[in-house]
Order: sequence, then C-alpha cells, then structure tokens
Amino acid sequence: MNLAVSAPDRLVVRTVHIPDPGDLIARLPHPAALAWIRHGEGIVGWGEAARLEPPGGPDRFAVAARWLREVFGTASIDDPLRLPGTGPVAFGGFGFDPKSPDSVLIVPRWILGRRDGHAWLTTVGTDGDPLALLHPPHPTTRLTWSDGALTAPGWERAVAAAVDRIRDGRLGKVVLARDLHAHADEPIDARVLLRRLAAAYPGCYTFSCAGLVGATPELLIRRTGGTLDSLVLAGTTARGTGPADDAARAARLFASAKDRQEHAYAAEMVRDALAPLCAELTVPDEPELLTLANVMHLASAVHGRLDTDRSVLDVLAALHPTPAVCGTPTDTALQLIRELEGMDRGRYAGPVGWVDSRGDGEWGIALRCAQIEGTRARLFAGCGIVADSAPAAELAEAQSKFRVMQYALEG
Ligand SMILES: C=C(O[C@H]1C=CC=C(C(=O)O)[C@@H]1O)C(=O)O
Repeated sequence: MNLAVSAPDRLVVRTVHIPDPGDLIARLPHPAALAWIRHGEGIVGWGEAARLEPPGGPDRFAVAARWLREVFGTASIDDPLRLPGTGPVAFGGFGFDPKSPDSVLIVPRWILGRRDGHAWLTTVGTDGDPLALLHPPHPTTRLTWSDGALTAPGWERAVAAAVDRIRDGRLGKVVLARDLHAHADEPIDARVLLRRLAAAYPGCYTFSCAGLVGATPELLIRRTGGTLDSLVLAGTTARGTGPADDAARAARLFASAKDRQEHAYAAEMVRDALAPLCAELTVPDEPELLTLANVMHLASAVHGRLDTDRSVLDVLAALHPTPAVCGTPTDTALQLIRELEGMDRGRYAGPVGWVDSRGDGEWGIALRCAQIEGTRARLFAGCGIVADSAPAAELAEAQSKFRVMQYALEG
C-alpha cells in the first residue's frame, strides 16, 4: 500500500454548526479544490490531512475501506451534527480499469458543507489557518485543442470494429470512449471550471478530486443510513432546437430499440449487483427522461434498503463497472475497451465522490469530466455501442458530451 502523504497517528476532528456560507465554490481558497455539489448543496474541501493511493487491482475498494476504517476508527471526532458529510470525510476517485494505478482518497484539512438547512465547517487537525492558502481564482485565457489517442475517423473505425464483434455474438454491448486535449497559456484553475459547471448543470453532481473535474448526471450510489439510491443512465439524444424538437427527439429516444437495449443492459446489471446486498430493492420497469443542457438520457431511478450495515465503498465494489461505462458481459467488454480505445481512461468512468466515518456517501460515475494537470486538460466522452450503432451517430453523440467540459474551459 502506497501512502503518498502519510496519515498522522490520530486525526483530531471537530465539526461546528455555522451560518449559511453562501456559494460553497466561492469559499474555496485554493485551486487544489475538492468538491461535490448539486443544486448548491454538498461539500467542498481543501488542504490534505491524509491521502491514500491504493494500488491497482479488483480489491482497490476493499483496500480503501480498510484504510479508512483505520484512519477514521482511531480519530478523535467531535461532531454534534452527525449528518451525512459531517465529521471527517474522504473525497475519492477510483481508476476505471482494475489495472489502473490512479485511484486516490483524500481526507481534507477543512470541509465546508451545506445540506437541508444545515451548514457546517469541519477542521481536521488543530493547527493552521483555513484561509492560509488564499489564492484568488484566475480564468484561463487561450486554449489550443488537439486529438487524444484517436482521431475522429480513427474512433469511428473503432466503433465499427466493436459493432462487428457484437454482431459476431461475442458480446451484447461495449462503451467506447475517446479523449481530447486542451492546452492553456496559464495553469487551469479548477474553481473556475466548477463555477461554470455548477451554473450550467445545476442538476448534475459537480465534482473535483485530485485534478479530475466534471459535472456528472449519473449517480452510481448514495448511501444514507440503510437507504441506497442510484440513477442509471444509458441511451442518449442531443437536445433539439426548441421545445417541439426536444419533444420529437425524446419520443424517438423512447421508441429506439437500440437505445432501449443499451439502457436495459445497464439497469439489469445494477439490479443484479444490488439485489444480494438489499432487503428491499425497487427498479422501475420503464425508464424516464432526464433532460440536461446538452443532451437527454433514458434514466432509471433505483431505490434499495441494505440488508446489513455496509459502507458505501462495499456497495461500489459490487457495482463498478456497470454497462453504462463498460458493457455486457463485463470482462469481454473490458478486454475490447483495452484493445480498441488505445488509451488509459485513468479515473474517467470510474466512481468519484465521498465517504464519511459512518460509511454514508455519494458516488457518481466520473463522466463529462477532464483530468487537469497544470496548463493541460484531457477531456473524455464515451458512448454505448450495440449491434445497431452507427459510427457517425456515435461520434456526434460523443461531441455533444464533450461540450460540457469545452464550455467549462472556454466559458
Ligand atoms: C460514457 C458516457 O456516458 C454514459 C452515460 C450515459 C449515457 C450513455 C450513452 O447513451 O451512451 C453512456 O452509457 C460518457 O458521457 O462519457
């Protein structure tokens, strides 16, 4: 196990009730921001009290859960609120591919939160000034764009190859992604991107963790006490030119056998993965429509009640990767992704979110995001491919999904 920043022997944690802090993103004093916000509520963090970079492997969720049990279990915690997200919290992101070494968990020094009429500040450690790192946000000026691993025609050929494999009967669905590179004149400030994303996509989960910044519509799992919630997304159409065009496109999406099949694979797998962990589970028979600023998705809201006390990380281990980002069957789809994408996804399409010391937490799938490193951003977008997929249509869908982060970077 590699502890890039070693945890102190014992964390000393104090949560206090505070007056409404207003815009959480505006309070972040440093570009190395940790954030999880939807409709203005959620948590932001900064500074680092402890950090874990679990090595790649299918057991990375279990390794992370063990480490957190140790770090939080030995902590001295003064938390009169005892709400989801109060007390110590770890923000995290896990590599998409089990082989990926990119997973990370960070326990910040300071956490500011707001939820259901409560606001709080959590301090981890007894020294230091939360505003010592004060560093005003700085918008990026000029950007240059270039292809990632595959050009657009190269990616269309990969989609065509995937369709051939599916028609050969080797698998039912695979999700293929591509990356785009942006290069700025000056370092990219995550807070500027977060502000634009939270304003343009308020219903999505705007997140930032170790340079991965985005606004995902897909809730992989939320654990609140014994309750689980998940929002399965698969099947997409671009937004129309106005309400009538939107309605026509939505009707075509619901009538599309291709999109319904893409969605069914994802919803069925989530049901099968959660059923053994739940005393009760509800999965709708029919998807509903989720409308975002750039696209519309088929969506299924899944609810469950855990059969026994399990951390949200245990539930993640059972769910990831769903066919919304990998395919069916999982192993065959993962092999095809490795063969055809020509890139390492890093933490794109992996779980991103937070967990507290009670095991509550919210984890999305890291979609509509970019990995920021200094002056560079690497954007990702993927599409579910089934037997009837057409490469040109999938390329257009990926372009619609890239628009989220293109807007975050360019304004
Ligand atoms: C893989 C992505 O989207 C997934 C989530 C929703 C809809 C999808 C689709 O219709 O293809 C994808 O499964 C992405 O945005 O990079």
